Amino acid sequence: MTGDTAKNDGLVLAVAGLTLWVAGEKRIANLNFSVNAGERVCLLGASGCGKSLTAKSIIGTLPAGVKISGSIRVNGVEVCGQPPVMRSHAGRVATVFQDSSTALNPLMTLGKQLRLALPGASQDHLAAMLASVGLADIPRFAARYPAELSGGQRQRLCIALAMQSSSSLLIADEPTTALDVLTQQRVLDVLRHACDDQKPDRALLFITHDVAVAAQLCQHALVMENGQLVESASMVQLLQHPQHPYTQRLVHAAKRAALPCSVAV
Ligand SMILES: Nc1ncnc2c1ncn2[C@@H]1O[C@H](COP(=O)(O)OP(=O)(O)OP(=O)(O)O)[C@@H](O)[C@H]1O
Repeated sequence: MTGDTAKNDGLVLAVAGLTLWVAGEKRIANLNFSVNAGERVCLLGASGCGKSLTAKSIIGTLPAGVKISGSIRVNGVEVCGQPPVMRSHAGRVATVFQDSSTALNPLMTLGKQLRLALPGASQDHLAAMLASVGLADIPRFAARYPAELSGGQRQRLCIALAMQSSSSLLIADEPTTALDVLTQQRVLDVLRHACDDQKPDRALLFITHDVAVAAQLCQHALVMENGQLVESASMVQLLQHPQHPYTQRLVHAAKRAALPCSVAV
């Protein structure tokens, strides 16, 4: 099998039998799931259930000492246990993380960082790229440092940069968690636009503990509990007929939290 030309039948991501041990303890047990081209899928679960370890396995950024087994195919290319630099182009993944401040160099102006990230890009290209995430007025932004942007503006800039990757898989790990609800909404709109309009065959794996946020963006849901996949369903099915007891609790709690009819006094 020659990597880039491997047959993938429209599957952008196929995870099979993924198992991880951290410091000798099994943290992820036999995960199996796949994501099709153009699909937006969320990976849901409580804190500590193994969402980020799963994401890092796919991206190739697991910490040293983690033992991994199973198969991870990105665009048909086997990448299990491989850091990004060892992967062929097709096996690489575009990423957006929760903490946008650490994704950017705090000591360099944004203009300089954009020129470094996209050498040779014209002013028009940069302007269009920033406009696509609602950041107009390039001269004003270019002169600023990351700390001089709001969290939402920084996150939208990170998404714009991730969108410059030609990768057909985008993993967004809790990208809206630190944001207020209106800014969350804007970031979700930008992610939807990045997948549906900018590159319709791009697949999204959206990692979150928040069912309500996931329901606004994703068509399919994977639910994890204690390192295991306990449910895989369309988002509609999950919200209307959750099957696993953990999913039922999760959906019930999200429904109760959404604008209660009575207010606690
Ligand atoms: N580098 C590490 N060393 C030791 N244990 C780790 C390490 N990384 C993760 N773990 C453990 O593995 C389990 C899964 O962690 P993971 O970060 O994947 O959870 P998560 O579902 O992403 O949680 P959160 O939503 O809080 O980010 C947790 O029990 C965590 O403590």
